[in-house]
Amino acid sequence: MTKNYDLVVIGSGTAAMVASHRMASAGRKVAVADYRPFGGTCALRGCDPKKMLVTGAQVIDDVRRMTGRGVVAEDAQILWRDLIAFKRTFTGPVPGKQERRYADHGIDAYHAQARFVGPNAIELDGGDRLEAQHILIAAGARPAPLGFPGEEFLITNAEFLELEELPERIVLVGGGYIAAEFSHIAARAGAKVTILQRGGHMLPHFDADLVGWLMEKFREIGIDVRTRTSVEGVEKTDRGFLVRARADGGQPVTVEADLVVHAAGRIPDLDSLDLQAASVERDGNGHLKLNEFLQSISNPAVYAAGDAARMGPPLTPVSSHDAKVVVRNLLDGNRHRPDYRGVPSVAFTIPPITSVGLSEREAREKGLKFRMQSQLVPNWYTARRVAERVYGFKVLVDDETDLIIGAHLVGPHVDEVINLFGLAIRHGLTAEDLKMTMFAYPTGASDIGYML
Ligand SMILES: Cc1cc2nc3c(=O)[nH]c(=O)nc-3n(C[C@H](O)[C@H](O)[C@H](O)COP(=O)(O)OP(=O)(O)OC[C@H]3O[C@@H](n4cnc5c(N)ncnc54)[C@H](O)[C@@H]3O)c2cc1C
Ligand SMILES: NC(=O)c1ccc[n+]([C@@H]2O[C@H](COP(=O)([O-])OP(=O)(O)OC[C@H]3O[C@@H](n4cnc5c(N)ncnc54)[C@H](O)[C@@H]3O)[C@@H](O)[C@H]2O)c1
Repeated sequence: MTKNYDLVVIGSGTAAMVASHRMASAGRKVAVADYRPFGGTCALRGCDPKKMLVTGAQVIDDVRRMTGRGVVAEDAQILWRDLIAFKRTFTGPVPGKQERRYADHGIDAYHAQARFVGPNAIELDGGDRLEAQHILIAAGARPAPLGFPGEEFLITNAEFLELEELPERIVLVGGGYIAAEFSHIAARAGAKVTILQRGGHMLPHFDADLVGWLMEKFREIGIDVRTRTSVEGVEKTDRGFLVRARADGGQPVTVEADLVVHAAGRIPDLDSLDLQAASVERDGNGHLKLNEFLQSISNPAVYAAGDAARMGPPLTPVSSHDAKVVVRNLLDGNRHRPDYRGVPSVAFTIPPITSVGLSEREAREKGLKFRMQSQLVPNWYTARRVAERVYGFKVLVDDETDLIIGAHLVGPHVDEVINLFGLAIRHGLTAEDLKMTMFAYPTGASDIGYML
């Protein structure tokens, strides 16, 4: 059967949800299609479930830091199965709620895989054909193929966040966001965790000095981090798995594991869309060729948003921002461009590490004249009152304009404080403006004035 719409959205994650609801509110006829339960990566397999597990790990860390400082909780431990059950109290109802919201807003929601069959048409795997004036690719990202033997033994983020039992020995392949966050959860839940990271240090998206300070926490909770080590294969053995890797110098490295987790990057999930059928072109990296309005350069009926578009960093607020930009372009004509200045990013280790705006290296490469304050400050009250040794910052301020151009923080509460720097960067606040702002005391934000 063929149905006609103003907009068909492929996916049901953050980008799809924001775009479809905004278009429906503007009176347009809209459909969404997803072959997975409605809700997308962030709500079901990413940010939200992950942070509920972080809550458990945070309590264990609080107890450890406060033991001998007035707190006795000798038996504090994570009961993994119960923590996962707690997580499901949030994730379980999400698909049903989303489905009801689509119905309430008159959006047709299909449980099906979509692929293009023409410039303005998609076919669902149940056989329905949907034709639309515009089609939005909001298909997200998937774990990057690694191309080594035994790759099929790796579990993904989705499976990790559904584990009923936490095995004893876990290897994480890769050393970015997922490895950092999952290792901090798993180690505090009692697992022996090894990270095999190809790069020269952990968390390459964050400031290297701050990452260096944070590594004390990895050591303290027994995470074995091997940098400059590339995984080359995984074998199944009678005791679990043998992960084969190679260190930079060429030396072979082997690690035994009960579970091997993919934490080695994600790519736009486009292969199953049959893009050629709609003349939607990709570049040499496999990314969609889009113009500044998030529209396919080869098929003006097609737009993309979020992780699938990969114009901004693959983060939830970017997916939402892209979707708003696309909707405005669909309703007003192509006039709106995404603005990725000041997108804050947090890796939810304990304590968290954050970044917004330019890194020190980017600022130097741009030839900017700036002043920089950077310090490890375990003696500041914010760290001392929670007995945390890792607390530090690096803040970059433009010499001429006094504008904040970058902020990088590690330590307690910085996952909230970084948003204030993001606000300053996006809305042109100067260092003096921030110094003159009265922040509630004693909060993490009340340290900002001393970082400038
Ligand atoms: C473990 C993990 C933790 C994360 N934590 C954070 C965090 O703390 N903060 C943050 O900002 N970001 C985080 N992210 C990133 C964030 O989840 C993504 O940037 C965001 O969810 C992307 O949203 P999206 O709408 O672009 O795509 P998605 O939410 O991925 O939605 C895409 C949907 O499209 C569907 N789909 C794909 N192909 C088809 C097809 N052919 N037909 C029909 N449907 C299809 C998929 O099933 C999927 O449901 C995390 C990611 C991971 C993996
Ligand atoms: N808190 C958050 O915002 C959050 C959390 C999780 C994921 N995410 C998003 O999801 C994306 C994917 O996360 P990720 O952690 O998988 O990717 P990532 O890009 O953060 O890190 C991947 C790392 O894997 C390494 N690697 C690749 N192949 C390897 C191999 N064979 N052996 C050893 N190391 C290898 C790379 O050197 C790289 O540093 C992120 O880019 C991020 O945007 C965000």
